Amino acid sequence: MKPRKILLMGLRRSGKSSIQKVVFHKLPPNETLFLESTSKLTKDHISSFIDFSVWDFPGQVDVFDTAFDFESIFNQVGALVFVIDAQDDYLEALSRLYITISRAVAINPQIFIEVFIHKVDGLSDDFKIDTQRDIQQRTQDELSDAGLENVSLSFHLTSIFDHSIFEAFSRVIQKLIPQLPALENLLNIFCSNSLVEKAFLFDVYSKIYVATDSSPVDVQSYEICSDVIDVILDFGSIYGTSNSSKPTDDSEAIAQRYPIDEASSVIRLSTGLVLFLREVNQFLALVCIIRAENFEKSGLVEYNVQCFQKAVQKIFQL
Ligand SMILES: Nc1nc2c(ncn2[C@@H]2O[C@H](COP(=O)(O)OP(=O)(O)OP(=O)(O)O)[C@@H](O)[C@H]2O)c(=O)[nH]1
Repeated sequence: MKPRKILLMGLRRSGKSSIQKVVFHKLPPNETLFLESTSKLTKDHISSFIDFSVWDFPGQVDVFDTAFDFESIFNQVGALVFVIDAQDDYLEALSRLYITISRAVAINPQIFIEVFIHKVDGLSDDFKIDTQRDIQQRTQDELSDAGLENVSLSFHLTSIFDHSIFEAFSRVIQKLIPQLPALENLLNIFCSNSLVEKAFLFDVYSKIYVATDSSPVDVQSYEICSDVIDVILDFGSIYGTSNSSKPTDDSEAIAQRYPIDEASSVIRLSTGLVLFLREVNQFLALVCIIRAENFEKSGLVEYNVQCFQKAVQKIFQL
């Protein structure tokens, strides 16, 4: 399958490399303090349930820099993530954003523009909302003055110090997965037949959720389900089987680093909810929240998981 590319752009020190390292390389957020400034285009190929690449652009480069062939770069890209440091004065970043959007859509009108209003960990809740409203308003005004109202543009409040960066990346990557409607449909059927409250299909390696059922996503459910993955990975890396031979490619390396073969887990919470995880394939895991009384017939849920697994395999074979 042709890799889908995501481009990370934004001013210097806005947080692009930190995002890439935290989400895709498990770098602890505090260690990003020591990251050096990126001086050349860094291409990171992630071999997971679908192949995709994340390209980190040096902050000083603008889209008219002749050292880069932007014509060919934008043509290959599915989504452009533009990172704005919300703790800094963002007017310069906004003017760079308008120029970048107009150049990118002129070359590739289908491109998704995703604005990450980043480093919001330092802001109060009210200030976050005001900042988002202000950035959104200014950008939309500027684009409509330029006759660019039809750009596919989304805004996300993000920080590497909590789950928000994983959630934002999940939403970006979902736009690049052609199988998404089929996966959502399967999850809806699975949830209604198994009386499950909420189900997420996670890419285990990055903790990005590839799909979820159509009930609204609330932050707490997402956070707790993503924490289940951490528990399983930590447990798996201590007690799981590991192959000592050298991996031959990236995906094998990932599978060895994250040994969750046939992983399954049931965690009962004191709130009367059960967290249920089942591995779907080498890269994907299904994590669900189900009421304890509905989990009494766990055989039914198990059977439905097996049907779900087979259906997912078929979808990706197609
Ligand atoms: N508070 C806070 N700081 C962050 C966050 N993300 C990144 N940073 C900090 O921002 C600084 C710059 O991060 P980088 O990832 O190097 O920024 P960059 O955009 O890649 O910079 P260039 O390579 O110069 O283009 C680092 O000190 C990070 O620790 C965040 O979510 N919150």
